[in-house]
Amino acid sequence: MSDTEPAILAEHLAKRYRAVRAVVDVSLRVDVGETVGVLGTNGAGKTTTVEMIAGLRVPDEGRVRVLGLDPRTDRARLRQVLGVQLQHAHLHHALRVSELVDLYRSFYPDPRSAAELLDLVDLAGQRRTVFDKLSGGQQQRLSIALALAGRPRVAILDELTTGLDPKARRRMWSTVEQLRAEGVTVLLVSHAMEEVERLCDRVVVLDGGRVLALDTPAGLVARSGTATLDDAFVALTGKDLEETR
Ligand SMILES: Nc1ncnc2c1ncn2[C@@H]1O[C@H](COP(=O)(O)OP(=O)(O)OP(=O)(O)O)[C@@H](O)[C@H]1O
Repeated sequence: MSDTEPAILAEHLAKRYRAVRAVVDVSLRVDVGETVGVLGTNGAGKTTTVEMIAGLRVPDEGRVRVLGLDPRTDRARLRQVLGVQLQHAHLHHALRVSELVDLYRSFYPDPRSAAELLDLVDLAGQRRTVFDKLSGGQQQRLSIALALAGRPRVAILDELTTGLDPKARRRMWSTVEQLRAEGVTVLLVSHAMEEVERLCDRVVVLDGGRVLALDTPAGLVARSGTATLDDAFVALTGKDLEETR
């Protein structure tokens, strides 16, 4: 690992699920400290791409490095520097919130305190609640806290705020802003243009498993000749925003 290395380097990734070509050719370089949004309609290949970057899926083709580490061969070291929040959390449903937080904290040498983690996602009042009894939004918030337990240098957040109420959404935005202030690199899969515009230095737009554009939010708007990022997205993909949800 060296500091001159990009935080994330993905080169010509491809992944197929039987007949479905989920990711056809995705290359992406994210510098240390950047927050990069991943946008695309449903089925564009966003989750598959970030799962390959996180080492959770093996690409059929291409290469991934996270802080210079190969997710396939440097798994143990990668786990220490990468935090991943996925769309569907697979957590131990019978454990209490405090037990899950302690379990995740135990994986790392210098974890955030349990109080800090619960405070980050506003779940201090639910510490004694069993995971199964949390609302969907609370479960999602917990999975975000767990992704951040080990003070990752790179955080992958897949649909951070989908399904959250406006207050929780704003809270998560300030969490990402805090990560950014700490120099953490963030890859953020999102369907919310307002979120992307507010949080992201650059945005990669995926469609049909390929990169359609990679630019700053303002750059995407300028190149599309549109007034807003919403309109730029529609102009780039030819698809309605409703198709992203
Ligand atoms: N485990 C799987 N088995 C088979 N096909 C899959 C699997 N996971 C994803 N796919 C298919 O691969 C394509 C890309 O899916 P992916 O989840 O990566 O897209 P996405 O952009 O994250 O979509 P969404 O916005 O709906 O979450 C879709 O056609 C999807 O149906």
